[in-house]
Amino acid sequence: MIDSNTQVTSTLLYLDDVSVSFDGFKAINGLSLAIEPGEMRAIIGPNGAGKTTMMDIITGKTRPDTGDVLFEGQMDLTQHDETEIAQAGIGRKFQKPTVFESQTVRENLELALSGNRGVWASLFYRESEADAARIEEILQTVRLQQRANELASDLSHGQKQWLEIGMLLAQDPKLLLVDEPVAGMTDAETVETAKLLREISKTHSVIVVEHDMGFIRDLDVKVTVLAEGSVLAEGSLDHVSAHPDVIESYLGR
Ligand SMILES: Nc1ncnc2c1ncn2[C@@H]1O[C@H](COP(=O)(O)OP(=O)(O)OP(=O)(O)O)[C@@H](O)[C@H]1O
Repeated sequence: MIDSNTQVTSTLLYLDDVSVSFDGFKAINGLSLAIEPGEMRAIIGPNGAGKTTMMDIITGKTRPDTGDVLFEGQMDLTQHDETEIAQAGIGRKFQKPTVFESQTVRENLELALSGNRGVWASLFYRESEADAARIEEILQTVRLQQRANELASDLSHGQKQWLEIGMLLAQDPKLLLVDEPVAGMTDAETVETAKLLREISKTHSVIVVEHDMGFIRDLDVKVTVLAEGSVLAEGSLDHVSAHPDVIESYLGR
């Protein structure tokens, strides 16, 4: 239960003692986590730690057995479905890019932007000056200005990931969940992705799940280590890396 003394109202996302079991196995086990407005948080943890399940709970894909999940201090996400949660301002980027390959980069962003307006409005969508300016801004943020008129199928894997981040930005979510963004990227793309997310985090809250420690170091944000479905350690990357439980959980000694 949420303690009435806890300052949850200023917290953007608050998970309190959340648990979920699959066939008797506790994938999430008493997980508590608070993300502040404007914060970018990195989530790390060994395989099977519960990172994806945690994202599934936040986005309404999985309903926890117990615990509270509050968005903006008052919306109980456990009582809403995936569409309602997306509409409330939580956007998710899955590991595998799902851009429209046969459309140009710009068209993909236009689709994402018009998608906000519902089916009927997007059928008759005419791009306003404000929308065009917004698309330029997003193209710049995701490093795709020079590729705007090329087909998405011609982008590299890393650039497709950036385009999908751009499509998420077009929906203007308050909180972005980004799942393993740099998996399969080149080193140069990985470095650029850390920069890009740092820029995005100036105007959005972000949760990033990643295994790549060099990338996590570049993000330079607070890190939460999950293991066996709950928080093992929290703090700077140096702080959590020195934690004996974290060393044991990663290296098994
Ligand atoms: N729908 C499900 N049914 C049964 N077991 C599940 C289900 N979803 C997850 N699990 C189990 O819950 C545990 C946590 O899985 P989860 O995918 O959340 O971990 P993860 O930290 O994202 O791992 P990885 O880093 O490998 O992606 C795993 O043991 C997994 O097998």
